[in-house]
Amino acid sequence: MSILDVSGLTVRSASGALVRDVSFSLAPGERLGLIGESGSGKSLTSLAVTGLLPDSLTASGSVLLDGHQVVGARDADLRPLRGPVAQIVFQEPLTALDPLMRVGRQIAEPLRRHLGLRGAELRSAVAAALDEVALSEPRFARAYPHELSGGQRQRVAIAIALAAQPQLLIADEPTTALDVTVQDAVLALLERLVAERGMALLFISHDLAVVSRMVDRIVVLRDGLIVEEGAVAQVLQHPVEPYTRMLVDSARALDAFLDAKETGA
Ligand SMILES: Nc1ncnc2c1ncn2[C@@H]1O[C@H](COP(=O)(O)OP(=O)(O)OP(=O)(O)O)[C@@H](O)[C@H]1O
Repeated sequence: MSILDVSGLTVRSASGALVRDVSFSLAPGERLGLIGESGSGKSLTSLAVTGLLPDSLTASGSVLLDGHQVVGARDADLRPLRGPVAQIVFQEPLTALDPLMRVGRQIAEPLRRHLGLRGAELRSAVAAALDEVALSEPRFARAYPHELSGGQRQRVAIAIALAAQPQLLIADEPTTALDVTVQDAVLALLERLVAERGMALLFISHDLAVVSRMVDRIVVLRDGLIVEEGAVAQVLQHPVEPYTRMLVDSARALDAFLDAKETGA
């Protein structure tokens, strides 16, 4: 059975449809990339999948998360799914962090709620979670989010998202807000954790180079519609849709420019 099965998903605002008739599914452990330009509907799709759309927008169609229908469900019924089944890592780590709570307590919260850990067991699980994202010094557990760098905050957000051992991780442009020098380290961390835990991954990005590194299969969105999908190598080497070709060409042009700069040409 799929861990995520999206079928005919449409998201509307008062002025019209923003995501239109989107369908895709993810098997346990599978890694799927959702790509498209800014405004193509990637984030709204990921929010609809977890039932986190703002009240001003409505979803129709079907989203089955581990067999549970998300579209039309009450928030109280979705909350239990958000830890152990699916978790999102957002572009801006501060979205996920409480500015007034020390990092260690924020990581402890899902461990307590979803895994029932208490006392010494909880303390050692918090230390292990921080260790896993390479923040093992004790000062990190005691820090408030504003005392950390952007890359460290995103590591904490990843530790919180993974604490309840979700079967599906949704990463929505997880490195876009980070300095280029730390982007690679955070991607490598995500790549390792997803592989080690055998999690399914829905990876959202406008950056083809990043997506192709992280996933096996790609869905291309344009104006809220799926215009192309397939295995990553096939879509990138032989893009069928002019829109996908344009994305591939602009990624190639950037690569060539960077190569030329590196070789001093
Ligand atoms: N709360 C909202 N109310 C009305 N329209 C919205 C709302 N949120 C997003 N939109 C619109 O829906 C469309 C899709 O937005 P979405 O955030 O999913 O794009 P995206 O592909 O994730 O873009 P980006 O890469 O810039 O994050 C855009 O045209 C956006 O302006």
